[in-house]
Amino acid sequence: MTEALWKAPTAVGPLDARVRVPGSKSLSNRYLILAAMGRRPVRIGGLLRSRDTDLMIGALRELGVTCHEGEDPTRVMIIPPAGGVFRGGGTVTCGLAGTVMRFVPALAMLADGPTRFDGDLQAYARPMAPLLSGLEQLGARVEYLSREGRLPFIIHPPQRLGGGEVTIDSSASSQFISGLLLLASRLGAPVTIHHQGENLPSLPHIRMTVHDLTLAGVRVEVDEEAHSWMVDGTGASEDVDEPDGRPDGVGPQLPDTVQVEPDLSNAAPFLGAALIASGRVGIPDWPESTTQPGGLLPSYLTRMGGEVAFTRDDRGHTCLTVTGSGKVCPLGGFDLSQAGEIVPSIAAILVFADGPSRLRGIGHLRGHETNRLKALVTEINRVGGRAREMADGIEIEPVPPDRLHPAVMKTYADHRMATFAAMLGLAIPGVQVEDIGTTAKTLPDFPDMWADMVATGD
Ligand SMILES: O=C(O)C1=C[C@@H](OP(=O)(O)O)[C@@H](O)[C@H](O)C1
Ligand SMILES: C=C(OP(=O)(O)O)C(=O)O
Repeated sequence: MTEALWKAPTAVGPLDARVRVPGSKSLSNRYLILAAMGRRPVRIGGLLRSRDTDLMIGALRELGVTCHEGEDPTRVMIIPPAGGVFRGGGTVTCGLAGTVMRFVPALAMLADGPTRFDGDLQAYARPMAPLLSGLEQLGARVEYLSREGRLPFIIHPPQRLGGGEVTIDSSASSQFISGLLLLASRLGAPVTIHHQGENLPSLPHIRMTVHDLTLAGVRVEVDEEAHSWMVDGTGASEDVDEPDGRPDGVGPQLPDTVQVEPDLSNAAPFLGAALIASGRVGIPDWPESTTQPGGLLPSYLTRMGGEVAFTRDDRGHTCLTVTGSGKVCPLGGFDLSQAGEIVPSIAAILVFADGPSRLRGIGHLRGHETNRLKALVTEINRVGGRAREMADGIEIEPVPPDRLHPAVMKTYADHRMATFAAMLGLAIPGVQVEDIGTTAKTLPDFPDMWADMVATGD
């Protein structure tokens, strides 16, 4: 069945919206994994419910973890399997979720039998080899069912788990380091993970993993300059008295209740809308401090001409409001390696800038949900903009506004290409978008949330 095209709403006047965004995908899926690796049940509040988090919950259940869901789907209770041993013999369905395909193998290493990993056809193109090499260095055997280094595959866990040194090239995704860090916290001895390679993208996401492990009592010594992380999960859960057959104190233990922050990367299209359409957009519950790369948005949006204000509501919570004048400043040469996942939103804003921008340090976006550099260039040129691929990024040049014209925009099964297209539609009347439903990967309510925001400009 082909889904109807979605007519992107055009802003007819300055916006004046407040948009509440649901929980962070990255934090939700880290808390789910860490809760499953602990000894005691953990309640998670503010959990994102979307395709990627549902796939994670499905993966945990497949591996023998109990996930209790109540009336409010954003609150779940995770109960680890008895003895900390996961149930092997099943298949984990990864969809197109990087966090599932790169983090759940950690649990498969702690299972009582082999686990098969499969996913969407498009997921077969996403890089996996460095993570799997890391698991092999820790004693696993990986059986490839199609192409070497790609999904689908079977992980045969080692007979005996131990610590040691692991060296991988994590240039293609920070998630390889994060996946190994998560696993290392459950091994009975310290593990040092080294990155050896040209680039290390998305450092904030690696810091997020370290932060969450620390929250779970795990000791991590980081040397970012040397690209090495020492993880010691022994003694992490010492205060937990449930004996479960594991050596005392080994493994992460999150607090009994954790709360997920709003997804700041999913706030990006809405905040960017204030720059494209003019007017103001506020995001309530903006965290005071965060490990999310979206924490960099206020400074990026200011550089692009937005006015940024933090205000407090009567509950003492912070709201971030961005106001745009209709004029967008270019970024010039700009390194976005720290925040690759917000590149599509930044690129959409820059289509309307009055000068050129060269976004660098993002070659790894070729291995995201789709080849995002190619997709962004194709779609910008499709509506009459001017963009080209560079070795490690894209260049976007200004065009007179009357050169921009409507088109049917493709989304490549990529949620962020869909929100990117919606952003262009704010200022290019007549844009239509294929498969807007792909936003369900991380933001199932996107079409309604977007329409409500644009309606404030009527
Ligand atoms: O660890 C995470 O939660 C993520 C890390 C980043 O991956 P890459 O380093 O592959 O870009 C990011 O783009 C992705 O959306 C989420
Ligand atoms: C790259 C992304 O996702 P994933 O977690 O699937 O890698 C993203 O959400 O932009």
